[in-house]
Amino acid sequence: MPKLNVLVAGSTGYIGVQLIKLLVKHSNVNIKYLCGNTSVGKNISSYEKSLSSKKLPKIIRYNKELLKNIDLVFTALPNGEAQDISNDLLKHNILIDLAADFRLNKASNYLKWYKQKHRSVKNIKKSIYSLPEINGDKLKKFNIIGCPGCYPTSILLPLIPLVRKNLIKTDNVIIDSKSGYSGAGRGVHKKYKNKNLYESLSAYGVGFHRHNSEIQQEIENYTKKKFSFTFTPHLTPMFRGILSTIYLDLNKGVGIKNLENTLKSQYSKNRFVKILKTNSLLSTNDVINTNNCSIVICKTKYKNRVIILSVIDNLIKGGAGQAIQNMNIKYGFNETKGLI
Ligand SMILES: NC(=O)C1=CN([C@@H]2O[C@H](COP(=O)(O)OP(=O)(O)OC[C@H]3O[C@@H](n4cnc5c(N)ncnc54)[C@H](OP(=O)(O)O)[C@@H]3O)[C@@H](O)[C@H]2O)C=CC1
Ligand SMILES: CC(=O)N[C@@H](CCC(=O)OP(=O)(O)O)C(=O)O
Repeated sequence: MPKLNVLVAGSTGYIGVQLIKLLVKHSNVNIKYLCGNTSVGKNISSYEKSLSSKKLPKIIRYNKELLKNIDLVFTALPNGEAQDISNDLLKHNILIDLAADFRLNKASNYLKWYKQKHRSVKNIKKSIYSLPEINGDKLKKFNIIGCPGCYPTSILLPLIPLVRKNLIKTDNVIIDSKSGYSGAGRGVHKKYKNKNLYESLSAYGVGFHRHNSEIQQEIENYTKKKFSFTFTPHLTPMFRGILSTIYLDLNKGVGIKNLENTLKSQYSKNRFVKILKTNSLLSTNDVINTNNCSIVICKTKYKNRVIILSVIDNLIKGGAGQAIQNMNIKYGFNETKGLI
């Protein structure tokens, strides 16, 4: 089978580099072009030493002529940029976006939460938000694939099966998430230079983080009723990983076993989502450098209240790995290819 010719836009970012590190091991992929902005003319090995033994192209600036020679574009760019690229796509091109350009299905929501007018409204309808374990079976028909945000990945994987079965109360869910600082991209040191990044824990985006919009959209897609929740992200003094802690009240007559059985049966055929024994202890360290999401349901002193813990690596399951998982599904490769 001929290899897919791939262009990676945003190749020097934390996500771009992680993507390349995974793609070089994927036997169906030929990395044809690496694109960047301030890095044009450099070698990717100056951003990631471990890639110096690989034969990779020099970093160039994206232009639409490149699309003639490639099958697939990965965009790991600041929000907004993939919209312009989507307007250049040729019939044979597939776009997998790791930013938020094709996550929200209403342009008005994009404007509200991202404070920019969407520049490719016509392509929103032609795109799919793909969380592979939940709706990956639908993505084959689409040429533009929006990958979920890192926090929403850790939150939606445990919650969607439970709301779909009407097992939990959806009027006051509390979600508290902690992320490694790589979540903020290479500019993190400049952005937080007064925050003592390595020695402190900071809450941010309190009440209004932009991932609220994505979580709301996707949960309501499955409940068909209002989902009220409070989401607070935190920046932690570690490089990578996300731990989300979700506080839930159970619907009448529902026990912790119902929740556990529902999650186990939902993910029984999925290699990457692991439902651990009730009350197990969980750490981001358990999933770092993997495409896994590990989930635990914990009892509390109240019979009808549980706490769910969910961990992922933001750069892999929350980013590059999930994008490759979507590529594997789209092209009919084994879903785990290049990821285990
Ligand atoms: N970090 C994470 O955990 C996750 C990030 N994402 C999303 O992925 C995207 C990339 O994130 P991340 O890797 O962290 O970001 P970084 O800031 O680390 O990297 C940004 C990349 O975009 C390139 N770039 C910046 N501006 C432009 C421009 N105007 N035109 C072309 N290229 C440009 C940079 O190139 P150069 O170096 O050449 O200037 C660099 O390669 C973001 O949308 C982010 O929201 C998604 C999931 C998780
Ligand atoms: C720690 C940190 O700053 N995290 C980022 C979220 C990760 C990210 O950049 O974005 P997406 O998952 O939306 O693509 C933030 O809160 O803006």
